[in-house]
Amino acid sequence: MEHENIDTHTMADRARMALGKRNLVLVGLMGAGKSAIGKIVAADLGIPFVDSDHEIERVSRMTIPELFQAYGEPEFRQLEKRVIGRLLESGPRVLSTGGGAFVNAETRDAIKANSLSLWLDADLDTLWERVIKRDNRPLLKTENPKKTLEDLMIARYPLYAEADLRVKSRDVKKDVIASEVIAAVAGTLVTKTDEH
Ligand SMILES: Nc1ncnc2c1ncn2[C@@H]1O[C@H](COP(=O)(O)OP(=O)(O)OP(=O)(O)O)[C@@H](O)[C@H]1O
Ligand SMILES: O=C(O)C1=C[C@@H](O)[C@@H](O)[C@H](O)C1
Ligand SMILES: [Mg+2]
Repeated sequence: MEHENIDTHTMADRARMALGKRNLVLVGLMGAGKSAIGKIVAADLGIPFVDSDHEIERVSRMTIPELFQAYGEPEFRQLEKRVIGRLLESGPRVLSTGGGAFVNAETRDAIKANSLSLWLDADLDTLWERVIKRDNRPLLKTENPKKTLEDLMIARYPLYAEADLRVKSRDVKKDVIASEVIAAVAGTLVTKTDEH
């Protein structure tokens, strides 16, 4: 791949070793880049990529806005919990979650039990610039969506902070963020010398 060099190969090897059979689970707010970055990270690591929002849409044969409209958020969270529970059964993979998944206590516990979780954190203006480009996020269909996004940020950040790792998602090339994610995962590798 064009963006790979010797360094990222070495880092990717270490990251794969650090993961073992575990999944790398990306969490964070809408627009943080979980789907976009997760896909690049999986390709760089040579492991499968899966996105829980896409998987929910595939199994239900409905879009996320349709699911929210027809069944409401609580039902959506139950479906999300079941889908993520199933996706966590095998690994290693990169799993990009929907923005609210890690906020649900049961889903969060399932992720914590057997995965490496990483919070893609971004500031409000970055998130806002990204989410206004598409009309596919039902929770932002309010009178003041930027304020809603800010409220979600305040409410959710303490929970996202429970993730094992954190990488700042900002306005630089996606490959740069993907490399930082891989470096963060590689950094968790415990070597024999470290154990002494
Ligand atoms: N580093 C970046 N630079 C520029 N654009 C980016 C970057 N990261 C993500 N984006 C873009 O921001 C938009 C939102 O990203 P993405 O869909 O991956 O977010 P998400 O975290 O998966 O959100 P959701 O929780 O709604 O699924 C996409 O158009 C994506 O291409
Ligand atoms: O932040 C959220 O709660 C959501 C984020 C999206 O990924 C979707 O899962 C859905 O729009 C809900
Ligand atoms: Mg996504």
